[in-house]
Amino acid sequence: MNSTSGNTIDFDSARLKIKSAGAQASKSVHSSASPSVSQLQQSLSQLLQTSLEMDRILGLFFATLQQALELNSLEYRHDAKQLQFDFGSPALHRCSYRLTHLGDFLGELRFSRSKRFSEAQLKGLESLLGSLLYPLRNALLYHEAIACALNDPLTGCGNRLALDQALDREIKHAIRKRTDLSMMVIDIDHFKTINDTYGHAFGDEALKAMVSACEGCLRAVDGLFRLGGEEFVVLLSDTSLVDARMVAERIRNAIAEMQFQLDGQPIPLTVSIGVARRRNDESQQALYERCDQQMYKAKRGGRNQVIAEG
Ligand SMILES: Nc1nc2c(ncn2[C@@H]2O[C@H](COP(=O)(O)OP(=O)(O)OP(=O)(O)O)[C@@H](O)[C@H]2O)c(=O)[nH]1
Repeated sequence: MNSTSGNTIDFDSARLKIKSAGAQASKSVHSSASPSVSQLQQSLSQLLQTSLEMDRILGLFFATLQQALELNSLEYRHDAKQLQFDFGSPALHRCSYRLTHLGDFLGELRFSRSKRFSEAQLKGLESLLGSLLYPLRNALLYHEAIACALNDPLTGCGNRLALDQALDREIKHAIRKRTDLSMMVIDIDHFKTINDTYGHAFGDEALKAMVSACEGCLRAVDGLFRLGGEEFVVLLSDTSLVDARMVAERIRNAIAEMQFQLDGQPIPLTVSIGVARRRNDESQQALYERCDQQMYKAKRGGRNQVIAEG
């Protein structure tokens, strides 16, 4: 066996084959002390029913396979869904499987170990992959449903529900760790005029461009949420008012400088931003309202500006 091998498993056409391979490989795939493939299949069928979370399902699958195959690592990739989970540390000998079911791509799994995989071990592994099929497919569907429920379909950023959840989590974190939590409310200036002048579709493009300009100014841990229309919220954990104001200025500037064009014509796009740092015992709603008030002050002050309040 080479140090790397790749396979495609179409679960639908392979199901019968896998069943019979499972029967043949039902003896131990490792040593007489290890559980047999059918014992592992049995425990997997119970274990993998206990969660719909991708990382939990794959973690349980990896831990179970480790009992029999001395695996060093498992990597899962689904590039189109931007999913990636890694368990253990990669070793020299690898094998990988592209999993499909009824034409749907379910992701790619890469296993590694420091010893070569024997043919019997690969057969056993392939049998056990059959136990992953439905749990993995269900976890992917669950992941998609959650993503739809929490994301704004136009811009891809979190929606109001996602903001509520993140804010709840961040406030608890700030209280526990005694750290600052700052918030920004961002509103595009004269967006109605942009829509009325250039059309709704162009307005949509402006929203998407504005989101990517914002994302370019934020850390991966910062949350950007669309509350509806042209209003957005940014949550900055562990961030003082001074630092939050600096980030807000960076965003304001990035959007004002953005080369946004229609038919080669530059279209000016600016935002007004309100910033606030959470006060002791301040509720989610009170923090948001105070931040929103700062944003309205920025509008009244002439737009394309940042107003911050501690
Ligand atoms: N293209 C597009 N427009 C939207 C969307 N959601 C809301 N809008 C429009 O956003 C505009 C918001 O306008 P207003 O609330 O009057 O605010 P504004 O024109 O930005 O004025 P100021 O906020 O005072 O600077 C309205 O014309 C809405 O129709 C959307 O998803 N796409």
